[in-house]
Amino acid sequence: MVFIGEFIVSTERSDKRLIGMKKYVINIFRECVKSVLPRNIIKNTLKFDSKTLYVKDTKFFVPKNIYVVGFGKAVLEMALEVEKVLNGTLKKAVVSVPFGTRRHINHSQVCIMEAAHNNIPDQHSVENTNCIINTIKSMEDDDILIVLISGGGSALLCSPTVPLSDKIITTKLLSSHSATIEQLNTVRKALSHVKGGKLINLVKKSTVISLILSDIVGDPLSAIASGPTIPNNDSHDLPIEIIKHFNLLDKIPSTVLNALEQNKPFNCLNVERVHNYVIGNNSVALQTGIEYTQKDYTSVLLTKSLQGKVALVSKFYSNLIIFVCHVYLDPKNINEALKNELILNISKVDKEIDIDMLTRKVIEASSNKSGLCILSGGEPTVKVQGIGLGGRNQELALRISVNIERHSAFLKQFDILFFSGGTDGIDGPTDACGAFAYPGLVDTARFQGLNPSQFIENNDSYGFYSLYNEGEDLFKIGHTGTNVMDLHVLIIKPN
Ligand SMILES: Nc1ncnc2c1ncn2[C@@H]1O[C@H](COP(=O)(O)OP(=O)(O)OP(=O)(O)O)[C@@H](O)[C@H]1O
Ligand SMILES: O=C(O)[C@H](O)CO
Repeated sequence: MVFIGEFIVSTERSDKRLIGMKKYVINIFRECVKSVLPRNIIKNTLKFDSKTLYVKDTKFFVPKNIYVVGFGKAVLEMALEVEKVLNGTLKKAVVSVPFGTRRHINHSQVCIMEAAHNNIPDQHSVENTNCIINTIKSMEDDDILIVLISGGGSALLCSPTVPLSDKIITTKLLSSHSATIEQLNTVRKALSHVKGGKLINLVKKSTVISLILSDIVGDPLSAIASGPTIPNNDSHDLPIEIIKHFNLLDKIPSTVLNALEQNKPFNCLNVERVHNYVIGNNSVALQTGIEYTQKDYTSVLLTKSLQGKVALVSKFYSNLIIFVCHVYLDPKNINEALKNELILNISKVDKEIDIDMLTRKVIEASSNKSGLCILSGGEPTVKVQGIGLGGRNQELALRISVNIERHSAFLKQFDILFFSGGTDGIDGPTDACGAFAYPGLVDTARFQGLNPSQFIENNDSYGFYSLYNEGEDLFKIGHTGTNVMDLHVLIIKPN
């Protein structure tokens, strides 16, 4: 970058501070992800002692063999750790994982099957599912089945009751109409031989232990990977109601409509044999972040349930930044107009955010002259309308940068950095995990001939960040092997 006169010095200094903050933020993110790495979680959850398997505080007697099946972005690492814990007593393990996650592993009998590019089920998903079904059917009474489940599982465990291509059309239509993951998975369950608890009935008499890594806000068991081991309580007409709600009756393939119209409740047998455990989620990751940052900052765990459109979430964050800076500078005179605007924006993205708690924390930081580190989690959505490449994390960061630009003179009194990243390491169909936002980004972008608003309009946040400062603000980490939604880190400190 070339700047002139005075500006060179101050920019270089603030660049250095910014670089330091970016490194710190990435360390926070890495620590959070580490705490939900499948290996660490399994290690803390599962113990084995000759004929006894301990899951958290529950004991299971193991009279015969233990089998493992798994599906999801994180289950390979889960399976490998289970194999280690079982210390040579694992009979068989088969897992269905996304393309690109297989690697060579010495001395392991875990059978790794790949499928589903970009989270879309394919013929490989169906074949992998058949292999999982056959493994379960080959089990004898008194064997134990451990089912490993994580986000992305819906596309990796797929046994459709309609032609696969019709099911894909249906899920794509629902996604592009901003259906929630619960709505989407309610429809998927009604079109499947294995989702919505149906996997349970394939198991003859064995005990089933499901270890679940949650990637949905609030950990709704029957929605995570479409709940193959959880009895489905959706009413039989809910799936077709969802299709009607999105006005999709005339776009959905007739095979799917017929199946949904004839949908009947499914009766899971012997549910008392099935034990479902959520062993990791977004909260665990956020709590680790709080522990990591509290020696350096006044840390705030704002929420673990941020949802809604990225455009609204970015407005919320922009208001939040302005509000926090005002309270910090003048804690005795809370600006009610700003507070009310923030409350309005909170109501659109996450009703659980406690603005009074936040205000108290900002006042505390202001009186201690410390910086604030605000951590949140959740999973906002983007309705993709442009033809660009991006992901919800990158688009969120870019939108925040644009929104705060008009306040840049006021915000100069602070060093501010926001980061949004997917804990699975992959944001949308890109190779990036997330991106940074900060005041001044838009100005610098214009100087480099880039117009951020145009990139946003085209849903091309990846295109933007790849060009901006030669990709410096894109964070790439690759598949992390875990998946507990997104993490947001916001640092605000007086300079
Ligand atoms: N060009 C784009 N710009 C912004 N967001 C995009 C773009 N293309 C896709 N997305 C978003 O990426 C998300 C899909 O990514 P992905 O398939 O990795 O889903 P996920 O929710 O991360 O996975 P999982 O359901 O397994 O947790 C959707 O929210 C979609 O709106
Ligand atoms: O696989 C799925 O259905 C999603 O990742 C939600 O768990």
